[in-house]
Amino acid sequence: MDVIVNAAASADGKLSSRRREQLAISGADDFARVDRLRAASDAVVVGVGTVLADDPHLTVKDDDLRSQRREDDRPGNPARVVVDSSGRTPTDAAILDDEATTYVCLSEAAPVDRRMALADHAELITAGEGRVDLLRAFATLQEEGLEQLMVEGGGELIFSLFEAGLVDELRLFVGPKIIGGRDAPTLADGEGFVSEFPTLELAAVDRLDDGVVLTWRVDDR
Ligand SMILES: NC(=O)C1=CN([C@@H]2O[C@H](COP(=O)(O)OP(=O)(O)OC[C@H]3O[C@@H](n4cnc5c(N)ncnc54)[C@H](O)[C@@H]3O)[C@@H](O)[C@H]2O)C=CC1
Ligand SMILES: Nc1nc(O)c(N)c(N[C@@H]2O[C@H](COP(=O)(O)O)[C@@H](O)[C@H]2O)n1
Repeated sequence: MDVIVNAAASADGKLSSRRREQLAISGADDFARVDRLRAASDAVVVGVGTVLADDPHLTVKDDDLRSQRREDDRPGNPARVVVDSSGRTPTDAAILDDEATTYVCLSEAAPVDRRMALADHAELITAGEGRVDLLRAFATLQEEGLEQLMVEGGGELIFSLFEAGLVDELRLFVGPKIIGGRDAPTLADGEGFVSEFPTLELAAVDRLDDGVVLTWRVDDR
């Protein structure tokens, strides 16, 4: 399995403002790059915080890219995955529409009524007691044939994936905005590391729109 984290951050490292609304940090060329990365992936993964904040669709937007996938005997859109311990994904969320298969990864703490509501719209995976056990959940996704995973965020999930040693590559668009705010989400939130910080090897620097795309490989992967 290969896990690529992709995100867009302001020059000061924020994924959004303190209001947690979806912001256009990158421009048209970066959205096209993200679309190509989605098209090259078996699944696109987000945390439920991103679903609640952005109501993302996570589909491939370019018709030609979807057609090319079908010619390659793949579904037009990659699968979508929500990491959602207690089943908070709303049943009318865009991510649960019919455009692609959606997996919701729950913990054992997810209430039965939420499980029943989500089971009508998604494939359910249960891993972990109070919180989703990412190692187990990702192993199940791999058993489902999903090998190339793209993670779009947000900061809580990205931190946990680095903590679990599950990230192979980070692609970060850094854009020309200062968002600021101690409560605004950053690329990696969670508790933070105090030692044994994951280290990265710079693989590429590409100028795009009014920013740069930094590609880092994660050491020891
Ligand atoms: N600029 C960008 O590229 C992107 C920005 N965003 C922004 O990020 C913000 C949402 O990020 P967050 O609030 O950090 O939420 P998140 O999307 O990282 O979801 C975190 C939630 O996932 C659940 N979860 C279950 N098991 C977990 C585990 N093992 N580790 C971590 N989380 C687990 C928990 O309920 C947790 O609160 C929004 O403001 C959104 O707009 C989101 C994606 C991309
Ligand atoms: N690449 C990128 N640049 C930005 O400026 C962004 N705000 C994001 N956000 C991500 O895109 C998702 C929305 O996807 P759909 O258009 O609904 O398919 C959003 O939830 C973030 O994951 N990405």
